[in-house]
Amino acid sequence: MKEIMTAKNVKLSYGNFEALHGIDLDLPEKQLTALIGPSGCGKSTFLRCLNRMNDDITGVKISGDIRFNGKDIYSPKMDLVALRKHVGMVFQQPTPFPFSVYDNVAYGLRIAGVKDKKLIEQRVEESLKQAAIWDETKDNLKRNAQDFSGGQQQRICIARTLAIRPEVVLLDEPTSALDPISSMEIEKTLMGLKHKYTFIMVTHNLQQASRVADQVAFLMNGNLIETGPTEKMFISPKNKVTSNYLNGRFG
Ligand SMILES: Nc1ncnc2c1ncn2[C@@H]1O[C@H](COP(=O)(O)OP(=O)(O)OP(=O)(O)O)[C@@H](O)[C@H]1O
Repeated sequence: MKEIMTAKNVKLSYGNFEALHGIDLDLPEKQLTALIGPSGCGKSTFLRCLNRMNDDITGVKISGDIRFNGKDIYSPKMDLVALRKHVGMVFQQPTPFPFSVYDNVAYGLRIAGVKDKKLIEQRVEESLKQAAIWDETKDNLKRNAQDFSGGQQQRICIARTLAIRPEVVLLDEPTSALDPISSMEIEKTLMGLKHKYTFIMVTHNLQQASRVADQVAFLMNGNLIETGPTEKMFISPKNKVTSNYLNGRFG
């Protein structure tokens, strides 16, 4: 199994507060890794390190080594626009832009300078299909994306991320703002896409992690306590703390 991203001894401080104390984690290609752990343990902070989304926060200090396809993403030579093209992101709140579904999904391609209308059209259709939102939008491509339901908006956002064909997609609690049916739709979508993309997903929902993840990483107080294949983590974790957390003894 090939690792598409690797993190070694990743530390991050917000001012004087160290939020990550040295995380080592390998992220296998074309698998879904779930980051779980109690509130405030550093899941989102770590996720955002993977496409350098923390860089602009005042007073932030990051050290350690994070590689994407073997390349040090914190190297001064790293092109951030290119990195974020390969390592895309979907947020907790659906965030479609206030324009049409078509223009939302075409957005990244146009920014990247793609002018070929036919190619854009094809890619928009393909991405909406991949994100399992084509049937609900194909007759409404000109409709404002913000006029759809929350779950539909989130799938439009996933399509927008997929349109630029990232290799890795970071998902920060992508279903926590959605109702259970919409959440299941998103889960189904991710399951269907796992063989094509690498997903790294922060989730508070342990059942969701057990349903969709191939690998689970458990963090607590800024440390990675344990990582392993999902079934093993849920059935026979090595660490007592992991077992206590997964069995709801604290949270
Ligand atoms: N911009 C920031 N400035 C200062 N401290 C921050 C900032 N963002 C996060 N923190 C702190 O860093 C720690 C880790 O936060 P983070 O959001 O990564 O945790 P999390 O595990 O994702 O939490 P949750 O599950 O509640 O979203 C917390 O103590 C949080 O208060």
